[in-house]
Amino acid sequence: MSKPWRLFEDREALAQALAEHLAQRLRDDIAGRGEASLALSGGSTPKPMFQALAQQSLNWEQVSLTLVDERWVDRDHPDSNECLLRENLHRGPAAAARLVGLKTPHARASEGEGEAEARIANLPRPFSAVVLGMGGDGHTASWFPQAANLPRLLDQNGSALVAATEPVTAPHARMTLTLPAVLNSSEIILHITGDDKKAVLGEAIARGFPVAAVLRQSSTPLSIWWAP
Ligand SMILES: O=C1O[C@H](COP(=O)(O)O)[C@@H](O)[C@H](O)[C@H]1O
Repeated sequence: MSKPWRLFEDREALAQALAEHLAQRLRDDIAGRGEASLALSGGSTPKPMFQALAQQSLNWEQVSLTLVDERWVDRDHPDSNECLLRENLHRGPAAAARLVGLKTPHARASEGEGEAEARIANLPRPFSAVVLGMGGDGHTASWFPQAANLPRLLDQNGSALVAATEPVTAPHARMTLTLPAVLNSSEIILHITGDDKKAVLGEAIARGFPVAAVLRQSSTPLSIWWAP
């Protein structure tokens, strides 16, 4: 159950190393199966990594990018994960990648589930990699503690790739990949920074935080990439 850690001196070094690692993963999949796909998290942590990944030289037109989760706001809203990805990764040569968001035109996230499911079902899978973040409350993706449908999101035998959810502890309704969708990847990277998150992760299994769902499983390789 113990997972390997990659420790870095600072966040810049972490961002650069992770971008190079992901780019190589994409190149390998492009060479091996002619296409590659990444599911990426939003929030505040990944911005420098997105900027470093955008600088990587690869055949971006053979790459599909999607989000692990999305806040139910307009695509140009400052809280939109897709907006973060478009502004920091999907630019320059990397703009040739196919960007598949989770936000649909529906007023409610629950109404957009069918369309978002079809979008993810059409992506090359298994994903080349899934990059997860983690909040200070132990959520990852949009699997929030106390969310009414958390058991459904974490049902390893469920058939849904995505689901809408209403966090109790954070703003905005969400659309999120489910646990089975996240596990359908060549690898999972948990990308976190700061001593506070390191401590939260250390307690995750004992305290039953949602992130424990990916720490407990052994079907998909997972590594933890951290800097102070
Ligand atoms: O709300 C979210 O939070 C997590 C963690 O974000 P961070 O700001 O603490 O880095 C993120 O992984 C997720 O994609 C996002 O929607």
